[in-house]
Amino acid sequence: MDKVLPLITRGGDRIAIVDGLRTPFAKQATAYHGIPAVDLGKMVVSELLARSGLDPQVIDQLVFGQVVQMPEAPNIAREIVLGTGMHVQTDAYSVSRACATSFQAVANVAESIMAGTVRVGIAGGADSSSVLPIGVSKTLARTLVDANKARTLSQRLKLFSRLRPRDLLPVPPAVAEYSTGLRMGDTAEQMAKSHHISREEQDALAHRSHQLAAEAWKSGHLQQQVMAAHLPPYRTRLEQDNNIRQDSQLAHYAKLRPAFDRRHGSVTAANSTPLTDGAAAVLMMSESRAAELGMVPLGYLRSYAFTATDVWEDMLLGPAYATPLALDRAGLTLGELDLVDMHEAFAAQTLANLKMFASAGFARDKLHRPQPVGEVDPQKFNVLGGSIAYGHPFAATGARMITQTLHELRRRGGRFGLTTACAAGGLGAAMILEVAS
Ligand SMILES: CC(=O)SCCNC(=O)CCNC(=O)[C@H](O)C(C)(C)COP(=O)(O)OP(=O)(O)OC[C@H]1O[C@@H](n2cnc3c(N)ncnc32)[C@H](O)[C@@H]1OP(=O)(O)O
Repeated sequence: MDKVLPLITRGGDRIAIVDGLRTPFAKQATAYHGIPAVDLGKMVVSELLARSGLDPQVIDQLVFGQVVQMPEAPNIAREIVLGTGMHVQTDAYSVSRACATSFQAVANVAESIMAGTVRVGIAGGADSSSVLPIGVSKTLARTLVDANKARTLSQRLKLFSRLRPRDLLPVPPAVAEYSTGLRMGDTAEQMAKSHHISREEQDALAHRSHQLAAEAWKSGHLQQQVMAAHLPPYRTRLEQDNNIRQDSQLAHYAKLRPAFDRRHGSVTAANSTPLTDGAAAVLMMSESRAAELGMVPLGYLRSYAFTATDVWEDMLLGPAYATPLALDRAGLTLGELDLVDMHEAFAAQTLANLKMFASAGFARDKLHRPQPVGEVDPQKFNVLGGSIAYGHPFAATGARMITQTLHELRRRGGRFGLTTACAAGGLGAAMILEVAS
């Protein structure tokens, strides 16, 4: 077991998460069609700041991420500082850890607070699957560079004459692993097959996710943590996530054809997270700075862990690898947690991770530990649904989960919660949160 290292500043302060906010999440090419991620990020950070009532000058740093980056705004964090009411001197940099990007942003701000270089920071992420950097083929890109260097018109014409019609086709970014070429859905299929997860089990988890998320909205549990987004030309507002099915019916799931392995597969549009647009952010500070500013924290960051696994097999098992590390560092066991929130990239991936949490063989062979993490109590698991229902704007998901878990711990009177996600590249993230005591 790793030594328990409390996440505290040199002065002994805990790392407080004072507030969190997100935009409603919207399916690709729906409410936020045409709105770039940077604008979604500005929207959420402006509103978070306004709600905090803080003088923007007290924000020392903003760390933000965007997985599908726009070449014209490579440092989304700084664009957000410059495009909101923040002070021009606020430090800002961008991070990328695929689907765990805002977990990383939170870890970075926490580390700066612990080092004493920052007292108040904002961490978060935004992604748009509707405004994408559509590229050109490698041949066309090379020709354009060469044409730029050519000295005469005839040299240019000669270069362009070599192009074939297919070289002119636009190339959208792929939701696939760079090093293997496998789509995320291909990995979910592989995990469904090797972990013996049936189509029925996947559909049941997805249906549960939609039911619980719909119920969470109906019961008013999310309103406080989700702002209403004003949509250009600013006559309409989006107030709730638009992917959640209010009328989810299990019988409909069985009718869908597999989306990735079309002949033998079980991963469908309904049991996968959809491509989504949205942004989320959290406001963080040291415990004593929060007291100084008269802020009451939602909770504290107790521990975190990042780790990684293979990209060819079981690439989305990050939670099964990262969670035991985060638990050790928190000095806790699974049984002591009041809530477990796991990113649902796909139902197959989520169920495979839950199986591995409980597997003695996985603990022995892969984690080299005598005991498995344990069986997750369904009463504590993704109690408000997960990414299959809410959607997954890659860089925003971590901040959504952290904020949601802290609010839910407080509502239920719980103390400790786990948030955990898999990410491309075989990465895994886990964070243990603690509600004020
Ligand atoms: C670490 C990580 O997070 S990795 C994950 C990263 N993210 C991804 O890889 C994204 C994965 N998802 C995808 O690529 C896409 O959502 C896909 C390919 C699975 C599906 O895309 P699309 O086919 O465009 O989905 P679409 O929303 O149109 O749904 C297809 C059909 O399923 C139906 N459907 C979707 N969800 C449900 C549901 N819950 N219940 C019933 N029907 C449903 C839709 O109504 C639609 O029906 P229609 O064709 O009759 O209109």
